[in-house]
Amino acid sequence: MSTADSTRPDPSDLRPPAALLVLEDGRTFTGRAYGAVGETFGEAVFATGMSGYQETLTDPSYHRQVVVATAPHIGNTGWNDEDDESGQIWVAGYVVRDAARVPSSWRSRRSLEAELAAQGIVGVQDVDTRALTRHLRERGAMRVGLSSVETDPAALLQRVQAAPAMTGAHLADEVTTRAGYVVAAEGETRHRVVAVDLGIKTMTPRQMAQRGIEVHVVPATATFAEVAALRPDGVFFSNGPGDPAATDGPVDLLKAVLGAGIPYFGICFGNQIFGRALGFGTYKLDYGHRGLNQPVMDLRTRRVEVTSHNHGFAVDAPLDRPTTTPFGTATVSHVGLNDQVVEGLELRDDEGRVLGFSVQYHPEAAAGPHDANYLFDRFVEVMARRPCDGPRTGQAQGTENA
Ligand SMILES: NC(=O)CC[C@H](N)C(=O)O
Repeated sequence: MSTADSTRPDPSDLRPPAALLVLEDGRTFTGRAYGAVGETFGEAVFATGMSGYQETLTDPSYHRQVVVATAPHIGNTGWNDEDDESGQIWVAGYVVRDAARVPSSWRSRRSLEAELAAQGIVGVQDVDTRALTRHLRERGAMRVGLSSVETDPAALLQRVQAAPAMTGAHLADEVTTRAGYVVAAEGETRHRVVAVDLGIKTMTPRQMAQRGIEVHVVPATATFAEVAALRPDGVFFSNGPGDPAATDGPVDLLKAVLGAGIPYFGICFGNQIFGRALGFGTYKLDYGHRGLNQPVMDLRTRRVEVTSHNHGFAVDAPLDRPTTTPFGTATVSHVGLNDQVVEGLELRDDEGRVLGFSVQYHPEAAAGPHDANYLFDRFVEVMARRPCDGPRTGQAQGTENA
């Protein structure tokens, strides 16, 4: 073949621009632009799911985080119109090893790269994600900068070190819905739940609706008066981004809910806020849990579930004994078997009835295994056993329903 064909572009010109990845400790990786060309900063975290990247990227809990996919080949199934967990991609950046050139799925509407570019999400491909993940495992999650416009790592490092850290970040107000909305129950309406949106995923109200729950989703800034005015049978707090220790408003709201004897269920951030309302502290894990195959034991049944995780913080509560709280007796109900991290809490009143419970992992399973779906059924059972039929005037009702 002639090499003098001047109409054929040099293949190297077709490659995406070179890109830099600089961690806050100075470790630098190189790759090529993926998605939008530009620059972004966030907390570098790795996610080990072999599938489910669309759900991960659209999970509001990843706001301000740059996600590193440990699965080496990303984008195979493209981007579809069904799997979004919110109205947009929330990750601050995306890092992959080998991006699929040609997506293949009957549901795919466009490529992952096209969607990243359309939503202005800066990514890097061709990164040695195995070395990067090992580094984060050893040194912990840390700030990172991705850039396909900067060529000087030292200059990028300066900007990484000036970027805000995740510890102390209050982010729920940045992702929550501006206005409340209702997800109707499928079939007969059995219960009404107020779901406080700290970064809620689409699958969560859907799981409740499938069980006959009418879900009133309200902003993270909702007051107890607003919640009580909806006369809920139960209150739910969602997953969400940021440091639970910096998220005070929802803790006060939850204390009022528990004080009024309204049944409670929380997922992930909702577990951490529950922990704080019960008087426990929270702390940052070294590199967190993000993946679809994390083993968790239900300490009451000794049954092990394989579960979906996405958390960087955890509740500090004793595993071996109950704790007396102003609302009843709290126990750790679930524990992670990889590292003994608290993965669930349960609160019983003085008569031994469950008033509230929560898990640190994701029973809504989007993406993930369905082992923990039973927790939505448990919420229905708790509400059925604790009917909240008293008038809700916007004032705490004491312990009338306890
Ligand atoms: N998925 C979540 O709700 C995450 C909770 C919290 N932002 C954490 O990182 O631990």
